[in-house]
Amino acid sequence: MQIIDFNIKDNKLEKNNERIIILGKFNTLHLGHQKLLNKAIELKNKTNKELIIMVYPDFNGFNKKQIKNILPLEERIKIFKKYNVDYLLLFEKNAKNYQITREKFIKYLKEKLNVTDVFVGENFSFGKNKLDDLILLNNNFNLHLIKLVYYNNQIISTSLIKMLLDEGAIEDVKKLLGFNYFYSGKVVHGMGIGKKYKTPTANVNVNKNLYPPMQGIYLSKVLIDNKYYYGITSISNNPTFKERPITFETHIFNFDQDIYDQLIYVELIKFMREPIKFTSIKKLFEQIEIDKKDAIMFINKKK
Ligand SMILES: Cc1cc2nc3c(=O)[nH]c(=O)nc-3n(C[C@H](O)[C@H](O)[C@H](O)COP(=O)(O)O)c2cc1C
Ligand SMILES: Nc1ncnc2c1ncn2[C@@H]1O[C@H](COP(=O)(O)OP(=O)(O)OP(=O)(O)O)[C@@H](O)[C@H]1O
Repeated sequence: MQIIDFNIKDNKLEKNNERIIILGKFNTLHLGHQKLLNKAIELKNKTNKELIIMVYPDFNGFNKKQIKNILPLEERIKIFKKYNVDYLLLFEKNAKNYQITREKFIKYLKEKLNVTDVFVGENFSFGKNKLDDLILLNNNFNLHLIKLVYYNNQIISTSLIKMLLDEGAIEDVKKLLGFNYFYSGKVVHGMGIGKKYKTPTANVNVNKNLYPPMQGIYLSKVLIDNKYYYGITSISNNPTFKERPITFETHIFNFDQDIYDQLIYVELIKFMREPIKFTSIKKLFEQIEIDKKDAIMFINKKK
C-alpha cells in the first residue's frame, strides 16, 4: 500500500490503471465504513481496478492541533493494508486544501489519479451542499451511493462512538465498530507498586492520538505474541495517589513473562467500575482482589 500526501499539483499516478476511490474522513473504521470498503473491494476484485481510500490524518492543519481518534492513523494503516487497499490518500485539513473547489478536486481525481468509480455513503458531502455534490460526482464518475448503516435507529458515526466512549459504554461501542475497542503500544515500567501486592500490571505507552474511553476498570483481552489472555485493565489517573498521570495498565491472568518493551494489544470487553480514591494502598489492593474474583467469575460464565 502506498501512502500519498494530498497535493493538487502533484500525486500523478500511472495512467495504465483505472482506479476506484472511497471518499470521507475515515477517522475510524465502524460498520458503516466497513460496508463501503467491502463493496469497493468487491468491485476491485471484479474489475482489477486499483483502490484508493481518502483519510484524514490525526492532525488538524488549521490550528496545528493533534486530533484524538478511536483508531490513530498507524492502526488504520495496518487495517487498510490487511484489506489490500492500494493507496491511502492523506487529506490534511488545512486552509490550502480547503480552498480547493469541488470542480478542481474532481478534475484532480480524474486526471491525476485516473479515478473512474467513487464510493460514498448517502450522507457524504464536500461541504454544505449535499445534493449538488452527489449530482456532480454522478456526472463525472460511476457513483456508488451506499445506504447508511444504523444501530437502534441511529446512524452509525464516528461522533456517536466517541460519545459512547465518554460514557464507558464499551459494549455498545463494539456493536457500532464490529470489533472490540482496543489500544496498542509497548509495555513500559510503572511505579512497581502492583508487583508488591501480587498484582503486576503491564503499563502501555499508548499513542498520544488515541481517543480514550471513560476512566475506569475494564475486563479485557490482551494479545501478546499472537496469543490472547484475559485481564483487568485500569485506565485512570490513579486517584489514590497524588498527581499521577493517566495510565493504561492491565493485570494479565495466568501470565508471568517479562514483556517490557514488547508491543501488546489490549481489547476492552466490559466496564466494571469507576476508579475510587482509597484512603490507603491496603484498601486499594483489597478492592483489586475483589475485582479479580468478579472478572474470573465473568470469564468462566463466558466460557
Ligand atoms: C484492576 C485494577 C483496579 C484498579 N483500581 C484503582 C482504583 O480504584 N483507584 C486507584 O487509585 N487506582 C486503581 N488502580 C491502579 C493502581 O493504583 C495501580 O495499579 C498501582 O498504583 C500500581 O501501579 P504501578 O503499575 O505503576 O506499580 C487499579 C489497578 C488495577 C489493575
Ligand atoms: N453509517 C454509515 N453507513 C454507511 N456509510 C457511512 C456511514 N457513516 C459514514 N459513512 C460514509 O463513510 C465515508 C466516511 O465517513 P466519515 O468518516 O466522513 O463520516 P462519519 O463516520 O459519519 O464521521 P463523523 O461522525 O465525524 O461525521 C463517507 O462516504 C460517509 O458517507
